[in-house]
Amino acid sequence: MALLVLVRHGQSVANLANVFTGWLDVALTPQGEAEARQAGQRLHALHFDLAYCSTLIRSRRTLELILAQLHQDSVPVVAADALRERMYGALQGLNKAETIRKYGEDQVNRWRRSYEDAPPEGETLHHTQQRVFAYFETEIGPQLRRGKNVLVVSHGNTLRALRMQLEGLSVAQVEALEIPTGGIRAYDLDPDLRIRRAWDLP
Ligand SMILES: O=C(O)[C@H](O)COP(=O)(O)O
Repeated sequence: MALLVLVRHGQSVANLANVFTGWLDVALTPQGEAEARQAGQRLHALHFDLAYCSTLIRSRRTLELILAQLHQDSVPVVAADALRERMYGALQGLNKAETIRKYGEDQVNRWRRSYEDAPPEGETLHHTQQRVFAYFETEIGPQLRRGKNVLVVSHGNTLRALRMQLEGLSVAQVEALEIPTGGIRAYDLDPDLRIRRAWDLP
């Protein structure tokens, strides 16, 4: 039996300012740091063998705070470019509310949530999914098959894409899926990586 836990990073300064972030490398806010520590408290009964984060500081810092809270600072950590947020292209750095005023809610909603529509010069969720899942299959999956407990701290859209693949969600389901900052999803997996149980940690 292996445990896989997916956590979205805590609130960043760009989340607070309601700015499209993508690959911008922004820090956590004090609230985001608190959300990371709380995530550690919510995970208190669990022991991890290995942890992954993206190479963006909001993900790395969230993982660091979780492991410190768990007194599991010696867990090996791998930071991977493949786990970075969806690249938001020309939208990166723009305020979301102003972008809605300029282009309309329907267009902005398609850019944010559609599976196949790319933001200008950015990645579709489908492309994000291909790079995230390729990494999952080659790097994370083999650890889970060996029965390791794995913690992954990543981003809103990478986790939506990964959850779609793992849970077999439809396009309509992934387009409606919202993951809050600090949100935690856990899976109990069999050796073939089939889900025996999936749950959100309160
Ligand atoms: O990159 C961002 O702006 C956020 O991490 C996710 O934003 P979204 O909810 O607009 O996709």
